Amino acid sequence: METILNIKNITKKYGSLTAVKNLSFTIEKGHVYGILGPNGSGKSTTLGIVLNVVNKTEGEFSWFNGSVSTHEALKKVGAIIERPNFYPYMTAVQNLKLVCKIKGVSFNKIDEKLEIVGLLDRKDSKFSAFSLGMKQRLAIASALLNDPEILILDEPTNGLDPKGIHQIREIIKQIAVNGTTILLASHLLDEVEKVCSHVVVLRKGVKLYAGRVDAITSSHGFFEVQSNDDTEMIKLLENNPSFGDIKVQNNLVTAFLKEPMKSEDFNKLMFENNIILTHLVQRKESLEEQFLQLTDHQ
Ligand SMILES: Nc1ncnc2c1ncn2[C@@H]1O[C@H](COP(=O)(O)OP(=O)(O)OP(=O)(O)O)[C@@H](O)[C@H]1O
Repeated sequence: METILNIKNITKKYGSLTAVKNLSFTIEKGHVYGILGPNGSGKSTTLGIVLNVVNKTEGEFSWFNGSVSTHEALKKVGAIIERPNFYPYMTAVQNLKLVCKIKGVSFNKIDEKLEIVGLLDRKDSKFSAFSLGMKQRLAIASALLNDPEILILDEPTNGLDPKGIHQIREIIKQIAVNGTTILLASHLLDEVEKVCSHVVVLRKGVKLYAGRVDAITSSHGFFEVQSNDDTEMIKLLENNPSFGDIKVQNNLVTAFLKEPMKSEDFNKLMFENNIILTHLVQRKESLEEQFLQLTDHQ
């Protein structure tokens, strides 16, 4: 597996505020990564640090296994971390020609990239005539001009209408299918679930989870139970390797599963141990519930 970016124990302090705390994660080639967290959780700061526009306070990061300097590495990175900003009185193609000159890229890349973002037929329209979604798509075309190894996007669908959001997400997925690694920051769980294969969940600058998105969605769920002898039941559950956390709230016991189990097998297990259930509900948490639990209760 080829490593694109390695972040190790990064901390960023703004005065007394710690925006990012001891953050580590690795980005491997070919995946779509989401940094997910509520507003102010340190997503933009993290992106700013690896793009050399924000100075880290502590820690290390290296691009492409440290084989090149950060300055050289960033030539292989396409990034949109601000609202798209082009010359309003110039057309899409004129704006991209300017970017080509700055990046030292041939003009013949322009049509190819406009095609990817669905703006080829609008290449001669002025930027000022574009909707916000089209402006964002032009920004993506611009970031792709130098065929980057990785595309970095900060809240790529912010402020867009549902159609615009859908278009951007489809474009991101298509870019990923064609082999470009993606790192995007989002406060929208739904966005990360739809677009990303991997996620780093942040809260107040602290990493709560890093891993595959489907590893969270494939959680085995939990049982909500009551019985004629809850004390004995809890003891039994705590000593059974199929269960993780056991929580008791309002006389309701919640037993989280570490592996799949059917409710009838659960019932049988209890009965064989002389526990009679008075209430049994099996539930599977949605990713949203798990995300809220992660971000609210830690
Ligand atoms: N230049 C700055 N000076 C002081 N504090 C800052 C600065 N930039 C960010 N912060 C603070 O650092 C914390 C993390 O901000 P950051 O913008 O990285 O979060 P975020 O997850 O990207 O949120 P948002 O989506 O709202 O931008 C916040 O508390 C923010 O107020």
